Amino acid sequence: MRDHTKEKAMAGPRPVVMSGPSGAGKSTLLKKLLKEFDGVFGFSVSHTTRSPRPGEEDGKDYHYVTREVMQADVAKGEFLENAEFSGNMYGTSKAAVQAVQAKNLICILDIDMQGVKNIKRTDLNPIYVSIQPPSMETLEKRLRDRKTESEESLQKRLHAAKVDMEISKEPGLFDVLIINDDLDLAYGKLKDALLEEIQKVRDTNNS
Ligand SMILES: Nc1nc2c(ncn2[C@@H]2O[C@H](COP(=O)(O)OP(=O)(O)O)[C@@H](O)[C@H]2O)c(=O)[nH]1
Ligand SMILES: Nc1ncnc2c1ncn2[C@@H]1O[C@H](COP(=O)(O)OP(=O)(O)O)[C@@H](O)[C@H]1O
Repeated sequence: MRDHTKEKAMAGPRPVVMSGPSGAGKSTLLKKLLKEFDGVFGFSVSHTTRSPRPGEEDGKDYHYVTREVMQADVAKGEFLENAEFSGNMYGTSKAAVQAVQAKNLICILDIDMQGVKNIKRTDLNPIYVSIQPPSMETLEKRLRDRKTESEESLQKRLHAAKVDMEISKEPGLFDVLIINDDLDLAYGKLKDALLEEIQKVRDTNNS
């Protein structure tokens, strides 16, 4: 029998899933990575029903859609995975991942814990990275200082964070666990974890 998992994995670089509680620093870390390694990584732009925050761009940070549109597209089978988080729908479309992989880039997915569990059932075969805050107190402070959430949204995120931090301890769920205390140290650890894949892309794209 042919080994399709291997075939897929050999088709291009392995994607990277970044997960962890809201406020742990996923966006901050992945934006640094995309900036430093331009032409190596590409971001999988998710769909969401939440409103854009100031500074966020449609088609860059997310595709902002209504629940009706998103539900219809999910029903049509256009999504690799989707989840409900803090009262909104989020999902990775197949097209979002294909757009990055078509350029032979390492596709980065920023997804929640439900997304991680659902991606495990696909043949994407990514490297799973968990970004965790040093403590609940630090997480709450960072989320408050970010000033993007209402009190209600903040409380929902803190509740989801507690659940996320518990589930993250499950052995084998993640390949890499990074505690984002000092940003530069955390970023260094992330780069170390991805160095082999980065080198592969550079070798392939330069040859
Ligand atoms: N399952 C899934 N989760 C997603 C997706 N896009 C974003 N998320 C997650 O949804 C959560 C909320 O994201 P967001 O509203 O941007 O808030 P933030 O994490 O506080 O910056 C985070 O845990 C994201 O990782 C997606 O396509 N699928
Ligand atoms: N190591 C760090 N030290 C201090 N503040 C941080 C650190 N990492 C991220 N932050 C800040 O914490 C907030 C949450 O980070 P963000 O990247 O938005 O998290 P996430 O994408 O996981 O929700 C942001 O305001 C960000 O600037």
